[in-house]
Amino acid sequence: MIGVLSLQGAISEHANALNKLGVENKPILNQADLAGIDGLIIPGGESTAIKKLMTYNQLFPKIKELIQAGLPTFGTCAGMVLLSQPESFNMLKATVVRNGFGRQQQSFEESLHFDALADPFHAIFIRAPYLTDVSADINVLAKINDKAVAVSKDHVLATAFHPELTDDCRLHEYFIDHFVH
Ligand SMILES: NC(=O)CC[C@H](N)C(=O)O
Repeated sequence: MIGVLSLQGAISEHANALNKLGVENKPILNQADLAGIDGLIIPGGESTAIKKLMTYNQLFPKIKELIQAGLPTFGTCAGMVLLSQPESFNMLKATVVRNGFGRQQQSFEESLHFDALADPFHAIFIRAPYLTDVSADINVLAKINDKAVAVSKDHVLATAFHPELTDDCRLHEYFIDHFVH
């Protein structure tokens, strides 16, 4: 059972991707929803808003504890921001540059190579962050120039782009197969 943090942002699109893969999922809106999940998706949206809502719903400390204790977690865009920020989940030792590629109008799409995928992944970037000064214990899975846009570390996977906005479920599948199971 995968929990999809459902406070703000691209929520239903992640649930759709999981449904397509036949992976059971449920929305996470409060602490009780966290019971029995084997993995968590933190969607893209606006990281400051998501963090405020997590705090308001008394989810923030509980989710932080679960992620730090090993809950497999996939963060996309704002989710990558929250996984990286020292003041948020502090799971990725790197400098996160929010809106690193510019504002909404500078949104772009790019085909990215992943060693784990046979064909490139068509990635949609919307006010996307990137990581730099990435610590040696982080696997950089995809880069644009010297900017890390997909990374993993232990049980955490993060992309600066929105894999849930295309029909391509391969990164969700990768998360389920390599991080959750
Ligand atoms: N599409 C997104 O998730 C954008 C993330 C946003 N720029 C933030 O920092 O929260």
